Amino acid sequence: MNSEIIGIKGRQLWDSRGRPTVEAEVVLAGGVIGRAIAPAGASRGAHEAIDLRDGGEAFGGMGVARAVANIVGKVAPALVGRDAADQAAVDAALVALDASPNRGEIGANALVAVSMAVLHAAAAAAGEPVWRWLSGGRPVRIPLPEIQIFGGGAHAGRRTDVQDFMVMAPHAGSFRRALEITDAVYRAAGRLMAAKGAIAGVADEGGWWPNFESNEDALGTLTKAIETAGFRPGEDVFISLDIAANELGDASGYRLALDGHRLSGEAMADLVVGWAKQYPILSIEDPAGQDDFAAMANVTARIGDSVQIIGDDVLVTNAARVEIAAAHGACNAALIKVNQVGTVTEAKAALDAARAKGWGTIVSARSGETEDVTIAHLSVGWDAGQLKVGSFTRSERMAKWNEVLRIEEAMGGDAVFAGASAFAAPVAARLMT
Ligand SMILES: O=C(O)[C@@H](CO)OP(=O)(O)O
Ligand SMILES: [Mg+2]
Repeated sequence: MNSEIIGIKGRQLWDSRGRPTVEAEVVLAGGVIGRAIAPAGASRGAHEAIDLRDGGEAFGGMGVARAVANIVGKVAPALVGRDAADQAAVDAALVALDASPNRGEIGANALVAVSMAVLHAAAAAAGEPVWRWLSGGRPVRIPLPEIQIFGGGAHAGRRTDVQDFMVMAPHAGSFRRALEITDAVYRAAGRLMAAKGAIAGVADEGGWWPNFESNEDALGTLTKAIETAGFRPGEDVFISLDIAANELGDASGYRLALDGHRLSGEAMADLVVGWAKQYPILSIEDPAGQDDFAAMANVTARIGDSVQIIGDDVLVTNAARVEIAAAHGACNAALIKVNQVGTVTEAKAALDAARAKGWGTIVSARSGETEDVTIAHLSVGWDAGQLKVGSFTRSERMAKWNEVLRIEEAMGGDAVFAGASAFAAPVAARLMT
């Protein structure tokens, strides 16, 4: 069998924040090699799988060396002899290795690197690009990108409360055009910042460093940047926010450092709904904390028929939490990050659960990334409809955007840009009118 796993290696590499991370390399009997690198988040939900990582964040700094040792000492013996083409069986074997509730024994970074490396190896053995291998020949769409213009929150020393100020161009018609539009908005935003003497470099994902007086100042500047780039805010180009409210508090209260406010869950929901009414906002991620289903549901009930409400920290790419959130009416879209759960198969299960609810699905990078482009292929091959990678101007981000451009080119005339179809039905309907 060509796709039989005959060896697995692990090694320590470095991510875009200059922090250690894990690479796995899977060798198959037919001679092909699959390789993948684990990303790492900064704003993380408490229900996420845990990385073994240096820097004291988890397990007292025992770190990446232990994750690498686990790949060699525990994962390789369990997977050698298995068929890489059977991703579900490989991932089940990986999951069986770690009895801890949060994957902290083997380490989510070790698991995700191996799981994705197996995927790459299987596709290579089949002689197919990963996206096509995943699609199994079914028609898939090129995702609508959401791209960061200002980076705040945990990615910019908490300079703004809101973490990601992004834009989306659902009517762009192609991925290539969506990037051109976003580039123009990014440059225009930079010029506006420069004009008011507020340029101070970029944040972790490449968005401009957010030198703003208030969250509203940032929202107003972004709206103006869309306009000065020559587009109609709320028609051609929309704002997408990741509030990452988990970093601001929980159901017992939210503290907005920038605005000096302390807000209840209800007041937090009022604030976000107010923004959605005042600014050309199409999508809002994590408007409330990871367990504040009441505030999430409050926002979704009031504006979810016209605005995408994404669960990230609240769902943590976990199919069971998608069910809980859906029972609360907490959101109408799910962010999908493989390393939040550990394996490719489990991430796909979360995506399928969200899709079964009629939700939108967004494959997402982490704030700590590398040259690994697996998520570009997942977003296309799973027909997710949307892709979130961060900004322009940093190569760990551009690597993903550029990979989707290659895929779009390879599809030629068959390429279908997801555009408005990427959203839950009521939100898509808003865009069609
Ligand atoms: O919150 C998020 O969606 C991501 C990407 O912006 O950030 P992090 O990887 O730090 O969790
Ligand atoms: Mg998020």
